[in-house]
Amino acid sequence: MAGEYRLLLENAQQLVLVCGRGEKYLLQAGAERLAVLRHASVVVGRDGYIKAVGQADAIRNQFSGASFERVIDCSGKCVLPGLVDAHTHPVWAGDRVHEFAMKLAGASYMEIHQAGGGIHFTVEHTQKATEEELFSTFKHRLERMCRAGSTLVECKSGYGLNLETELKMLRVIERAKRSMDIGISSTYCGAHSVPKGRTATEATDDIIHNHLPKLKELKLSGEIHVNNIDVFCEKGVFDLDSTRRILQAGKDTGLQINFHGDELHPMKSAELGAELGAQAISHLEEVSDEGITAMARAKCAAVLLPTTAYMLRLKQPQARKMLKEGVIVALGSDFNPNAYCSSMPIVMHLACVNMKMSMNEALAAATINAAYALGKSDTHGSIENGKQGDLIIINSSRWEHLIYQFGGHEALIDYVIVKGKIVYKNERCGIMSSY
Ligand SMILES: N=CN[C@@H](CCC(=O)O)C(=O)O
Ligand SMILES: [Zn+2]
Repeated sequence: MAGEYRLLLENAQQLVLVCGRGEKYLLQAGAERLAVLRHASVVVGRDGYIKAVGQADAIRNQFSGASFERVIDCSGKCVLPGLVDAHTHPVWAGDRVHEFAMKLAGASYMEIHQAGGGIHFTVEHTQKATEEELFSTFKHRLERMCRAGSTLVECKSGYGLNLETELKMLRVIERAKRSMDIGISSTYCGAHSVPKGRTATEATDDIIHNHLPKLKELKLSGEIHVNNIDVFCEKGVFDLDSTRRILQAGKDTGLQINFHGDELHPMKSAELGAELGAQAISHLEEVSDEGITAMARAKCAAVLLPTTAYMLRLKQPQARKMLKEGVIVALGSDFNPNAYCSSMPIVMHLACVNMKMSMNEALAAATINAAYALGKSDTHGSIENGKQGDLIIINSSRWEHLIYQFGGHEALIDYVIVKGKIVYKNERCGIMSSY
């Protein structure tokens, strides 16, 4: 085949497609049969989309007359889809290392929150920060995620709470969406906490009558385009009724529902999300049996966050039960000032060890299912013809090393590629990272 292409990754020892038949998500049985080709190649076109996937010999013949901007010999290495991080809070000022010490000494997450720390502490600092300061730290965090293999990341607002600061955060996210290679799905999370001096009902009314109409206006003018709406549905934060009102209003404005539920107390968030047609619900440490059944039936993804349960010493989400009952299980890093982890390989490792997921299930959860949780599995989350050319190359002949080598991703990941373009190259491979 003649023609000009952007990239050829040639002769990978393992080319981990994840799935190869246009699946939108993988349930337990599908994840266990993860699609992997041996001695295989992948071609990305100049538009950034995958043009061919197959055995190295067949691709070599098929593209014998073609030219490529870049060819990478992947002999002895593995190629995987770029990882998808389905839950992060990456825009903020003011870290909370002092609170980590308090938690280690026995204070609970909610004790710190109710004493005015936690999210409130970060809100105070984020309100004072300039847009430029927020963008600069956010950019570095995204680069760090990218170096750990993430090519599509969900990014929330939620440390503003007032309209002015929520919009400041969303503008910062929008700027990264437009100027950086990494993919971003943005989430309005103005209901992350009840602002000091207000009741939850007052905050709910403000969101519905002021924040959401403003987001709609900014979308129409092309200034900010938000994808998802989130609420922290939790005892002492937003109760089920306020959560329902906010999520329904968000859905009516065209946003996908993707919210925090059943984390510290059983709230019946899963049941509510299934009823409202939520695309995903995160946390779910305290989900009920009925909630699990309802999520499976509604095809509402469970975004499990192993770093949070680990950090806060919570009970682990019941990943095994969810998988058995037919829930679409996805993973997220939950990167935030409470759980400072930006590495999906570490998240997969924790999911395997603490939540008893298999490595195949963890990879499906961090690729195709995480993409589904963001409504993007048509274009992301697997290596298939027509999908975006988001790929990682690891310096190992078996892909499982990415999970097995706990915290070893910096040494393992050779390249991170978005739309066929190299966005990170390990110094070990010859030149400095392009970031
Ligand atoms: N639980 C609510 N939100 C975040 C934590 C945010 C924070 O503590 O700053 C979470 O998902 O873990
Ligand atoms: Zn969160």
